[in-house]
Amino acid sequence: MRKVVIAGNWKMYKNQSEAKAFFSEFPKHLQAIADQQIIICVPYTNLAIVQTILPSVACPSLSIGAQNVHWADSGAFTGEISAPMLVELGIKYAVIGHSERRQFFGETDDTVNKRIKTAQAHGITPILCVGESKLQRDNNETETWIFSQLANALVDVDQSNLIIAYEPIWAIGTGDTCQSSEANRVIGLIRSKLDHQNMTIQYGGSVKPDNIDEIMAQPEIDGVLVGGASLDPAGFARIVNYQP
Ligand SMILES: O=C[C@H](O)COP(=O)(O)O
Repeated sequence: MRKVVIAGNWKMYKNQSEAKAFFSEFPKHLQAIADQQIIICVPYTNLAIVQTILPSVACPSLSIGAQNVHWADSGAFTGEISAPMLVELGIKYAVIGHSERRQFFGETDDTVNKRIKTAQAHGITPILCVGESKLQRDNNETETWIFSQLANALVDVDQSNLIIAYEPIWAIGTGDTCQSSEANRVIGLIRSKLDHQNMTIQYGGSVKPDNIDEIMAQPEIDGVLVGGASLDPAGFARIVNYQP
């Protein structure tokens, strides 16, 4: 049985007061949650405060996640955050290998692999992001590229404690959603490369309240990783409340 996971990634948006306002508003828009897990990956400065208010947020299936985790437990790594620091706060999920980390901060398949293994060793479930650029898609390199990202990222990784997000880079923040049937096809191909067939595989890239129902109706898609549309409490609640 594959678990449905609806995740938000706030990226570098919302200070503490904005985060508190979001979590005060968000539950008001939720309908009865079936069995979907909800995760919101907030900026580091919000992790502690949001964990503190979480028990008062009327949404038991909601967890808070981080947007990265370093492979060392501590050390001279300016600007990074360690797994033990996240564990101390009770964080159970972390995005790893987002295309913005790969594009702007030199993240490689090797560092992604190291971060995944360390997160897992500390009981944190990684949300591994993979996806092709527009140029790679136009050159018919989508499958080759994603298979290569997967093969490198998954070396010695426990596939029973992992979520994968397929995020075509050209669809991120552009409003140019990948056709849901195409996302379904690529996610099916990703699944064919996995040892663990019940892994949750999400789609990410311009997911909105008005396209979530069609996306979640696809048989291979087990959830979504939402950027911009996760910043609005009513809009993100509509995504959580998808109607397949
Ligand atoms: O992590 C989320 C993805 O980058 C998608 O972002 P977006 O929903 O703003 O396109």
